[in-house]
Amino acid sequence: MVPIIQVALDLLELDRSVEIAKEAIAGGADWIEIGTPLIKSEGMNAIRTMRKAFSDRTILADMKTVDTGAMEVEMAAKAGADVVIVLGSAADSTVLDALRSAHKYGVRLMADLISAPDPVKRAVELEALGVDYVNVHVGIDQQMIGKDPISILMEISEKVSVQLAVAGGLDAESAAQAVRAGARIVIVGGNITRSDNVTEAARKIRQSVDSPESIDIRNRVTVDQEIREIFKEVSTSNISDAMHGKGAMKGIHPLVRGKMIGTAITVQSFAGDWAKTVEAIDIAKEGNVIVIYNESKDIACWGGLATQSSLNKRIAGVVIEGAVRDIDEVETLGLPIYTSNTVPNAGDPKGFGEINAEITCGGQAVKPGDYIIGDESGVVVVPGERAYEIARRAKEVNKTEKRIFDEIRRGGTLSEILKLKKWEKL
Ligand SMILES: O=C(CO)[C@H](O)[C@H](O)COP(=O)(O)O
Repeated sequence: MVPIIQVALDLLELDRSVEIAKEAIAGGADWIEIGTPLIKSEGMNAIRTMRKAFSDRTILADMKTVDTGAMEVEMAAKAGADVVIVLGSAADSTVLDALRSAHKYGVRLMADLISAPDPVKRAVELEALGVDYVNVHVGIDQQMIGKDPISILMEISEKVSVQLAVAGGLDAESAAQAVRAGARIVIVGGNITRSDNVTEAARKIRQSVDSPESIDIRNRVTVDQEIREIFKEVSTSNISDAMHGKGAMKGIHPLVRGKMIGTAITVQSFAGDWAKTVEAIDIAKEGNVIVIYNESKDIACWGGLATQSSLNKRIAGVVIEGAVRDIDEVETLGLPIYTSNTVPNAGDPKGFGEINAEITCGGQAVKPGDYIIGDESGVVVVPGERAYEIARRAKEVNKTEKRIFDEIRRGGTLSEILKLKKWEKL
């Protein structure tokens, strides 16, 4: 059986969703899912509009119903949905009444296992209750902390014969894995809808689900490698957005330009005392960023000799709240340096201060091991314990922006596209 590609429209704007659905269909998407955010933003009108725009397509309403199953199925069915999604973790009585309503109004019911405490057990129960499809789904927030649906799908497909859908950050590679693991319906949201070329993105998924054996599955890299790879692709602005505006250093600007990504070695030092700043180079390892707080912005604690030493140790860059000198030299050496000031004069190596204590630099708390990213806009600090999540969220911000850029290029303005007036706080 040819696998079905279901494009999930998780946007807030209906007109953009219609356009994206058209582009996805042109690339080979089969079914159209009206995502929960779109339903919450536009109500049943979203379903009616999609029904009119795509009369020959299967339309799914991701109601994520958790109670009053019959009523919500009836609403979606009357608005034009062919399949209605209920939460798999809803009570059996909700699922059963949703099913009665689905039979009455001639629609199919998909149960979504998102956040189910024991998805394998629940899949078996949902099959026995009589749902038409079970969706093995890892939600967007769970994806951001590293969960993915493929391993759960493998387990479930051995235990049930109900038709399985799968969702959760799927791309061409994981879509192929999903088909190999027994999925009949492959649900893709962000990797199609937020692409700057929706049709091409859908085409890639089409190719991979149609010939899953031909897709190479890459070996997993370490979490640190994955974080660094993502930070390479995104900007400090994307990262700051992913942190809801937090994380940006104040008063720290690029001196020697170049993208910088690394984990922090911290230095607390006193006016012009450059002993600890230079000793930190010996402690640092390849891929570290040395982050220095120096008490004075008028006496340099860093210069050309320290920069050459850092290059020998393959350090990723330096951030200094304080001052740097030997600017002609450090510019030629090319190690990325971000700082608050430049001066010609240096202090002396007295040895006060501390290496690898928690410091404040550019107004941000920095601990050893935090990720430090610098680019033309400045420097952001990402706490080590949230780095994977922030990286993944920054990638989503980046994807969304690329798509919006593309829409602006076609004409229109940012406020028109995002309907800013509609979303102003009342
Ligand atoms: O229902 C959803 C979130 O709750 C999404 O529609 C589903 O996860 C597919 O989107 P993505 O591919 O971006 O994960």
